Amino acid sequence: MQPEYLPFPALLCSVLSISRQHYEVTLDPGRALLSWRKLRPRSVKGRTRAGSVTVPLTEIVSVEEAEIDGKYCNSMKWQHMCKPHAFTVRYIKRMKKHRWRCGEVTFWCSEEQMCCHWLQALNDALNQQTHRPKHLLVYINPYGGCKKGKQIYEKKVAPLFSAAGIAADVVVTEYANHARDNLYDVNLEKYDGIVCVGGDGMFSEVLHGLIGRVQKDSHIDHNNPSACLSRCSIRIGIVPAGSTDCVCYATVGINDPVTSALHIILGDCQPLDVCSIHHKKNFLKYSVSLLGYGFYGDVLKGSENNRWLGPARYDFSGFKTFLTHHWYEGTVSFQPAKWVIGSPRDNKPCTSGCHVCRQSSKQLQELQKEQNCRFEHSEEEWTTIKGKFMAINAVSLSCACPRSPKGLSPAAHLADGSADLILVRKCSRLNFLRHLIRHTSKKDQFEFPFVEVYRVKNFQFTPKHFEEYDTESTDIGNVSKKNFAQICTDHPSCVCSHVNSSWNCDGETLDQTAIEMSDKKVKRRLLLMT
Ligand SMILES: CCCCCCCCCCCCC/C=C/[C@@H](O)[C@H](CO)NC(=O)CCCCCCCCCCCCCCC
Ligand SMILES: Nc1ncnc2c1ncn2[C@@H]1O[C@H](COP(=O)(O)OP(=O)(O)OP(=O)(O)O)[C@@H](O)[C@H]1O
Ligand SMILES: [Ca+2]
Repeated sequence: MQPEYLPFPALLCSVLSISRQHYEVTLDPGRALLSWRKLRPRSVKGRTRAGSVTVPLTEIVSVEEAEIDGKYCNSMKWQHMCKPHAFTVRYIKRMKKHRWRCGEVTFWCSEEQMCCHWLQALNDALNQQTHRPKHLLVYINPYGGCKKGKQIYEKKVAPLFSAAGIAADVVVTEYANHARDNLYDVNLEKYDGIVCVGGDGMFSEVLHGLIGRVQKDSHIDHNNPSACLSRCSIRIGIVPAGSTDCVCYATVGINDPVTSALHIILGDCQPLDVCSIHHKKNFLKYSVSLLGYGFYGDVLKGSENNRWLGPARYDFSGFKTFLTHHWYEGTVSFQPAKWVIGSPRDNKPCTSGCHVCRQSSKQLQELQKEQNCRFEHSEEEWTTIKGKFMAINAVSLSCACPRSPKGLSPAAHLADGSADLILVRKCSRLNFLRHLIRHTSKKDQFEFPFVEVYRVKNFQFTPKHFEEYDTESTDIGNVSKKNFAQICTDHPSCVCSHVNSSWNCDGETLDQTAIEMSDKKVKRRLLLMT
């Protein structure tokens, strides 16, 4: 007999039961969908088809044979059956505000052969999701945020990873920069991705470890500001357990551990801009979220010794910093990012699969190909602005976070190769407060005469007190000026602008104030931005 032609893979449709109700369950590989809908008993005609669920195959977390506990079988009417057959499907349930939950449903089959057929078909569909991680390296920071990193991982994330068949090697960090140092020695080929359970600082540590390791492996000196960093292929996932968690919040749309864990399981991926910061040819740090001088620098500095307050340390320090109301003099110069399509005030936030990012990074690559990486320091127009500033913030992404759901620059793009430079000039306390409060509302925080914002590819900053003398030369005059500056900050009664603030780089304080930032490269990460 001729084998019957079946469009491979065949569409599968059976009547299975979920908690004693009959459902028509359909697996449609062509449209990559699994759906099930309740079968009304004949008597009830024309009722709306309530209770029908459709799940894309890409959002199925796991499929496995349901273990049947003895008592359940005895209670069921399966007694006359030899052994009941059921399989459990876990899938993504989308809740409000980008929150995801893991839904679970168990289908009961009338005979074993059908159960095996379904398991086979669904597992085949899962095995086609090749971009899903199978082996992860997990760094847990027990110290950040509310110091709940370990519980968050063990209670909320590990069960999901094991359900999805992901093997995880877990490292609980014992000291600061443990994760970064560990990444220089670990064998990266073993892993499909690295997960950091912590806040932005933890992500920054893993980022530095990874980029540093990859540059070392490809013999690139990251001290050279115009060096083209080689691309990292491995992805980083974040399980939010910090105080601000702005990288996670700005990419996923919420800082919820289960949502992030589910994104990691599905292997979602989102490229990300990384900026490098140098001081006179010496590499200082990479930044992915906020590089802030003035207000945010002082907020961070004031918060470091109140870590025992947890996330509230920032509000406490923010309040004090706001009252002291310092402003800082200096010179900012930058090169606008010509290739980008959007602008910081176009009210087009970056969304998943953002075409602005794709288009801009394509144009950036063309530009780089033309001038093979020399373009970063071509002498074309630099804009220079001297002045007195409350805050100088360079953000590579929106910096959306629970404190400010839109972020510092709501339309900043995650992977467009540019950063948004926000200059807040000296203003009154009331005006500065109004500007701050706009961060928590839907209103435009740039709508002030003392606020300017530019989309740049790099920028430099030199504080005023550095301009008059070169820190290198040591003749006596400078020493006295430096001491004068020191005296100046010691006497709060003095009226001049306070000497210098410090740079807040992704939540870590930089020890240099004269810096040069350039938007370096696009990196890959595990998380999809929804
Ligand atoms: C009155 C309400 C004013 C609300 C103002 C809300 C502005 C919030 C802006 C959030 C910006 C977050 C940028 C994220 C940077 C991260 O890479 C970094 C590492 O995690 N986090 C911080 O540096 C931590 C930075 C945290 C900054 C918190 C600032 C809190 C300001 C509070 C000012 C209160 C003034 C009240 C006066 C009556
Ligand atoms: N075991 C540890 N002991 C002490 N410090 C650690 C340890 N592990 C990591 N750290 C350091 O703690 C710092 C803060 O961690 P993290 O950023 O995760 O929390 P957070 O600062 O509260 O969150 P956020 O950065 O989102 O505000 C990081 O810079 C990291 O280098
Ligand atoms: Ca950017």
